[in-house]
Amino acid sequence: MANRAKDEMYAVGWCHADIDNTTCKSCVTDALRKVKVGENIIEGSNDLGGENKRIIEGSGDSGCENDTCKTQCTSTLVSFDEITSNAQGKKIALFLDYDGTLSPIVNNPEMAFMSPEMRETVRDAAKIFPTAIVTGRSRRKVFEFVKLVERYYAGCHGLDIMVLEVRPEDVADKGKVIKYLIGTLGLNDSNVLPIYIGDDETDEYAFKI
Ligand SMILES: O=P(O)(O)OC[C@H]1O[C@H](O[C@H]2O[C@H](CO)[C@@H](O)[C@H](O)[C@H]2O)[C@H](O)[C@@H](O)[C@@H]1O
Repeated sequence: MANRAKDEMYAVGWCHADIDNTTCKSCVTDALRKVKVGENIIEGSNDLGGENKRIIEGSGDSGCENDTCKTQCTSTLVSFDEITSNAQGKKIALFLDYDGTLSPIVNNPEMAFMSPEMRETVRDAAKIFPTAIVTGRSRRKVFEFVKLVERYYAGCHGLDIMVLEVRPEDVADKGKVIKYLIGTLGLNDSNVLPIYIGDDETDEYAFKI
C-alpha cells in the first residue's frame, strides 16, 4: 500500500456488493463514505491478509455500472450541455472546493496533493475566469497545496485566484461565502454565470446559492 501513488483512489474491502474493479473512482469514494470503516470495508488499510479480501480500485472513469454512478454521471453530462448553453454570451465566475474536487480524497489530510494536470487546469481557468477556491481548510494549507502564486487577470475584473477559508463553525454554509463573494466582487449580474464545483455535503449550500 505504501508504494501506491499518493493520488490513487482505492479501497480495500472484502465481498462488498456495491463495488468491483470496474467501479469508477467517484463511486469508490462514495462507497467509502457510506460504509463504516471496520464494518465490511477498510479505507487505506495496509492489512491485505485474509482470503476473502481483495483490493478494489476505482479504475474506470467510464463504463462504471454502479447505479449511483449511472444516475450521477448521466445527469452531470446532461447538465454539462445545459451549462454550456446557459453560458453563451455570459461571463463565468468559477468557485472551486479543494478536497475531493481539486485533490483526491486520501487518508492523510497532509497528503491531499493536487496533480500537476489539475494545477495547470486551474491556472488556465483562472486566466479566463474570476476563480476562487472555497475550502474548509486553512488558507495557508491550501496555498501550500495549490502553489499558484502568479497574478491572473480575468476579464475586466483583474482578480487574483482567491482562497477563501470557511471556519469550522460555518462549514455547513459555504452558501454564505458564495453570496458574499458574488456581492463584493460585483458578480451579482444577469450577465454572470457562477459555476461552483464541489464534492460533498458542505458544497450543497453553495450549489443552492
Ligand atoms: O472544503 P474542502 O476543501 O472540501 O475541505 C473539507 C475538509 O477537507 C479535508 O478533509 C477531507 O479530505 C481529507 C484528505 O483527502 C480526508 O482525509 C478527509 O476524510 C476529508 O474529510 C480537511 O482535512 C478538513 O480540514 C477540511 O475541513
